[in-house]
Amino acid sequence: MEFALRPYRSVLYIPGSKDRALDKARGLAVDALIFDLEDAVAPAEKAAARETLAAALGVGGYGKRTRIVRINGLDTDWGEADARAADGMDCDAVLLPKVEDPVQLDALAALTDKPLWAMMETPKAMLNAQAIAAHPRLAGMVMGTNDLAKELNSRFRADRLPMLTSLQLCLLAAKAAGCVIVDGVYNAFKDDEGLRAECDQGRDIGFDGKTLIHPAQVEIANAAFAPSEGEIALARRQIHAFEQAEAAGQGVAVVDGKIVENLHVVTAKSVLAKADAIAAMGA
Ligand SMILES: CC(C)(COP(=O)(O)OP(=O)(O)OC[C@H]1O[C@@H](n2cnc3c(N)ncnc32)[C@H](O)[C@@H]1OP(=O)(O)O)[C@@H](O)C(=O)NCCC(=O)NCCSC(=O)C[C@H](O)C(=O)O
Ligand SMILES: [Mg+2]
Repeated sequence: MEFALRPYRSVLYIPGSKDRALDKARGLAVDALIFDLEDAVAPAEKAAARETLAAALGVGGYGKRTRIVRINGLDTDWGEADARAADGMDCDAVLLPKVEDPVQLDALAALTDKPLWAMMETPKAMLNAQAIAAHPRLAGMVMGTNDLAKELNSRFRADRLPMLTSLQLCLLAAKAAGCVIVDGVYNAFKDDEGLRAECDQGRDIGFDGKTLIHPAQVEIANAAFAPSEGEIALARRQIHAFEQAEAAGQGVAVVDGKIVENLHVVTAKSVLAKADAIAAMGA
């Protein structure tokens, strides 16, 4: 399935050094996996993690899940070797942390032919979001809200008020460029209510899905970012009503007391396409 048409409701980080987690991921109902060589791997384990990850991806078993490898920054001791290794791995994309300028993506593009993803997690990245999203090789963006909070010296709040400008700047940039964009992680992985609220907020804003740190978070993200049965039924009724209106020479239909114009039909069709893409993951 083409990148942009795949679902990204749940995007789980897997420490690249942990065999058990790498194996567990093969059976989880996630839409995408970020195999991490950066923050989840201690410096002493970096080189070994590269080998462990390459072997796990070589064995396969990850099905239709999008496989993204997060390398270390190219300004670190490990980044370039990670990028060259990831280029040879059986994965779908390479994710670069702490991207602040499209020039960093040019440098990565010289090391791999894979589609590129960017972590958006510094103040400079927020200010350069449009230029980063417009990079010709960029396929997706991931919000790094832990690093961003650290750099901003902002507090974690349930309503994420201190983070909203940044989230929305990146969202605008990604949507304008036609990139996938997924929300940051929710650190309290045993707090289901908090996670659900943050997923709902991310969905309302327009994110394609949420990055996750623990398997227990998957079901909540999958539910929050999937079209509900009500949304699917409404989309079908809107399309049908508009077709009937068009056949009668009208440009506008009315469903449940609300107008339906061509633009609403485009949204309705994308709801159905997303539902089909999700169904295809289980097929
Ligand atoms: C947070 C954890 C350290 C907790 O791990 P653990 O104590 O092992 O949890 P459990 O005992 O509850 O685990 C139950 C089973 O699930 C497996 N497991 C746990 N986590 C994962 C995972 N992420 N992927 C796959 N499988 C996982 C365990 O192995 C157990 O399996 P089994 O024994 O077979 O039943 C741990 O969850 C963890 O390390 N999470 C990932 C942390 C991580 O990746 N951090 C870096 C990314 S976050 C970030 O950097 C975002 C960004 O850059 C920013 O700035 O915001
Ligand atoms: Mg980070």
